[in-house]
Amino acid sequence: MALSFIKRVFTFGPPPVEEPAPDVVKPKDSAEIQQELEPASRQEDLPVSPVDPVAPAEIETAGGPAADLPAENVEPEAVEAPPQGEAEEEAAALVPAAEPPSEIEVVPLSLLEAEAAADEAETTPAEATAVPAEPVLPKGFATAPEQPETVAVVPPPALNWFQRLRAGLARTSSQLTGQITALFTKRKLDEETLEELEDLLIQADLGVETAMRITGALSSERYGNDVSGDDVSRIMSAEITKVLTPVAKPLQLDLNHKPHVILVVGVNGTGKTTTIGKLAAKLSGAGLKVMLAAGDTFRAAAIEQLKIWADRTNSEFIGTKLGADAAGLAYDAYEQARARKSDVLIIDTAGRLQNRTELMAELEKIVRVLGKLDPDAPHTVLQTLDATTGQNAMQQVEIFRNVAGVNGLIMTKLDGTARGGILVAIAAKHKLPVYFIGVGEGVDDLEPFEAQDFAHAIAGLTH
Ligand SMILES: Nc1nc2c(ncn2[C@@H]2O[C@H](COP(=O)(O)OP(=O)(O)OP(=O)(O)O)[C@@H](O)[C@H]2O)c(=O)[nH]1
Repeated sequence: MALSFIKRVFTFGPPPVEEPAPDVVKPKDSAEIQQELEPASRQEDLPVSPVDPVAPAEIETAGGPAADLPAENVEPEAVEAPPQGEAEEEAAALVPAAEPPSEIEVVPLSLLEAEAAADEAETTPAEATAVPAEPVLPKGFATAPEQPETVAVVPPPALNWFQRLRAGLARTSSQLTGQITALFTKRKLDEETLEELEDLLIQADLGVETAMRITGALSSERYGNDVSGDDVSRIMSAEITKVLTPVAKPLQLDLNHKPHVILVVGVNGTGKTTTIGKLAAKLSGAGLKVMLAAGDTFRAAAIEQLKIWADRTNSEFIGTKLGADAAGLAYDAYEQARARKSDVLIIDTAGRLQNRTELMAELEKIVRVLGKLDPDAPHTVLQTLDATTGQNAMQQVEIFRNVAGVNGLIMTKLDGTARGGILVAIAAKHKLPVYFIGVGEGVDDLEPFEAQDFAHAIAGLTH
């Protein structure tokens, strides 16, 4: 039974907002400020425990005369409730007003303390005055709380995957839609504008076949009439969707023949190892038993990188010594995966340029060796394509397909400055399934490929 495998990853809730440490005094709200400014006679029943995090900071941190005097000595002052508003505004409202207070006035606490100190100086001999009067701070200043307030840093909301796809394809779409708009301002659709549009579409790496589809559809719908840039974007998105829909397929896993072998190939740096980690996370997250094999025996870093991904995704790992034969590693990995009843074996390979014949020969050997163990293996040969490379990806597919029998694609780095148009040309020419797209370096940044989403993003249409 073939198991269609699509697992959409759900982003988790917004990042946790940093709570201020328990002993940090949180910003005051108007009720608390109101309490602080209540006439002294009611000060006694205020929570003044030094450990009470909600105790008004001013009482805990003033350390001025008002704090040291027994409540009855502090002249009660009728004060107006501070104006409503943010904590900052409340704090700002406590700054001493320049003009004499009206009948009811918000009197700055530091002024209260100063007045209390002045009263005390009159009634108490100088030598007994233990605490120096706190200076009255000028406008624009306020007494800093003992504990610096921690301001919760709320990171910007993470972009969802489609927003990252749109951002990644923004260069392609904005260039294309900008040129199209410029081309179609106040012009009727004629042969000349159709040819110019075709050139623009080919320059966007969409390929001749798709460019002609789009101009053909536009011509049959709007020839001889005014055409807007939006008309063209709409028709372009519809035609690109028609090209991509047949290749937007789920990765089929045939779990009757365990292990299902996925060989991952591609040019250096296209995201093979990272994508293997993302796939392993989805598969093991779905309860399947996964083994990762470090077929990139050229680079110690690559072996280590895959080991880390195996650990992170609860997958089993098999590697070999640096420089060992990659085909031999693949053979051992298959034997191990079968013995350990792994559901899926994913084999990483060294990055290689399609023009390196000796490296391409190594890839052929890996495929041959696996075929000796299971005539259908490798069941899936995935090629990673870096969306930032543009036209060269077409040549990569042609060569890797001939050498390793590529039967599925994953386009990575679509969150970067992608030139995603080439995927449309590859789909039109090779009709190879595109299983996933990479939209970031994180373990969850792998999304099932959706034809219309991709077409909308390229055409600059909202989701
Ligand atoms: N922004 C972004 N970066 C990615 C994506 N996929 C992979 N990368 C990054 O691309 C770089 C290369 O990724 P690897 O997984 O090492 O590529 P590789 O094909 O295994 O490279 P070699 O081992 O040199 O062949 C790393 O920094 C990855 O984090 C993606 O979808 N988006």
